Amino acid sequence: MFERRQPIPIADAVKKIIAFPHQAVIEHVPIEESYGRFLAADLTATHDVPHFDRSPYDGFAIRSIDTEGAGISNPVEFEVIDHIGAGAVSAKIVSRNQAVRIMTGAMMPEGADAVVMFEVAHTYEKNEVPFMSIKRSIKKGENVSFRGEDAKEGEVLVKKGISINPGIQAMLATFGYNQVPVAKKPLVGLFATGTELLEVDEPLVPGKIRNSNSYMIAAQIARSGGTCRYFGKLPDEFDTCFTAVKNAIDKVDFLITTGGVSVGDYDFLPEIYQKLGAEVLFNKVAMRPGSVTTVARHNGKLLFGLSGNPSACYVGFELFVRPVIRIALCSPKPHLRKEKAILEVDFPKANPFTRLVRSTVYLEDGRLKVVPSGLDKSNIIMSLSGANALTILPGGTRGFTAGSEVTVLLLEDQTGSEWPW
Ligand SMILES: Nc1nc2c(c(=O)[nH]1)N[C@H]1C(S)=C(S)[C@@H](COP(=O)(O)OP(=O)(O)OC[C@H]3O[C@@H](n4cnc5c(N)ncnc54)[C@H](O)[C@@H]3O)O[C@H]1N2
Ligand code: MOO
Ligand SMILES: [Mg+2]
Repeated sequence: MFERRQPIPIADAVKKIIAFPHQAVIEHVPIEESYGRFLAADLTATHDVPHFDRSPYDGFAIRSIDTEGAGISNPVEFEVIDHIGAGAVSAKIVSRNQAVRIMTGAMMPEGADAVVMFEVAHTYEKNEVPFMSIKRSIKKGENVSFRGEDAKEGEVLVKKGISINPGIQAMLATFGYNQVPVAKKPLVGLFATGTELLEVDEPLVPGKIRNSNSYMIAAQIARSGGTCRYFGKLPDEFDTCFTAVKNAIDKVDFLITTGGVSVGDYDFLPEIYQKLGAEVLFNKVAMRPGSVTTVARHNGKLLFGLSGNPSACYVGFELFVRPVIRIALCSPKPHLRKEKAILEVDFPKANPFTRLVRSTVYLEDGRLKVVPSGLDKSNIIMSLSGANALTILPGGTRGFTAGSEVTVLLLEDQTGSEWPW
């Protein structure tokens, strides 16, 4: 049965999907496993850093007041009363014209308020007692790394929803988080449909192709921060697909199928949604590629019917699935980051629908530039490897010339955007 579908704008499609956000679930993982995960709670300083005044140099801790009037012809002399390295605490109190020999990172001894670097001190002994002298005055607080100079107790350092980078790992360790609160990775189920699909290790035969979408989508799920549960490939048979999809829904947070979503005789996803009694949020989007992308909701779960055509499948994932994964990871900016770039070549194709051109962006002379990363057809695979952006060419335009400013969505960027549409 042929059915004419009503395309809706991309923004409306995305809005319909994110109206049903998946609640973030918090779990705790060992710090060693937290890199690349998304923080599920704001990271707050639980104490001052450093939590004691310390020396940032190897030298002598002194009282600055004792250096008043010191000069080239008027050196001041200090008796060295103790010697401490980082980790040690001096039991001595520094008093008039006394110094403690102190190493970088060691706690300032009581009484001292400044540090003299080795380079400006002259050291010697008198009757086997160590001394040092300097020929300049030192200000109060000079060469002291004060308590709280790096972070103050109670300060919010990193907001939840941020991907943990090496610097955040250092913070977590500093504040003693051996277990880190992170958002549980949403579990995304995946089926590839198509009687024509071969396994990767099968030899080619006429009419059949190897299943590439599963591997591509599994990687896109991982790049977005989710976990992929691949259920395998399905032949284009209604009953087989219906049962498989029905049984999978309760095992995952979201379910993706690729293929079988258009109007062909063997495109069974629309009937599957109907028989399930799922609510179809949309079944046509005013975009190329990916116009056939269909999203439905059943038992509180989103079912993403991505196109079988590889480029359409790829784009459908980035626009519609990535945001729900990022929302489940607490991200305040769940969509792809939007930027302006200069189109470096002509793009003469007219755009009845908004076109999302798989593209390579690069920085040159401080400007973001963009070129298509290959053939712009929805059945194309090879343009995807070089794609680190999607160039948005609005519908109703008659092509673009080199030098035009265009909008791009960045695929590899972790920052994201609140709402690019
Ligand atoms: N009469 C119409 N025909 C088509 C329309 C239309 O509006 N009217 N839309 C076209 C558009 S646009 C697209 S996109 C495709 C979408 O097709 P389906 O999502 O139904 O996907 P399939 O028919 O199953 O396959 C399409 C194409 O992709 C290849 N494929 C499928 N799965 C995989 C996979 N896992 N790995 C690699 N390649 C895969 C498949 O062999 C087909 O060549 O429909 C147009 N038709
Ligand atoms: O969904 Mo199709 O990709 O518009 O070519
Ligand atoms: Mg089809």
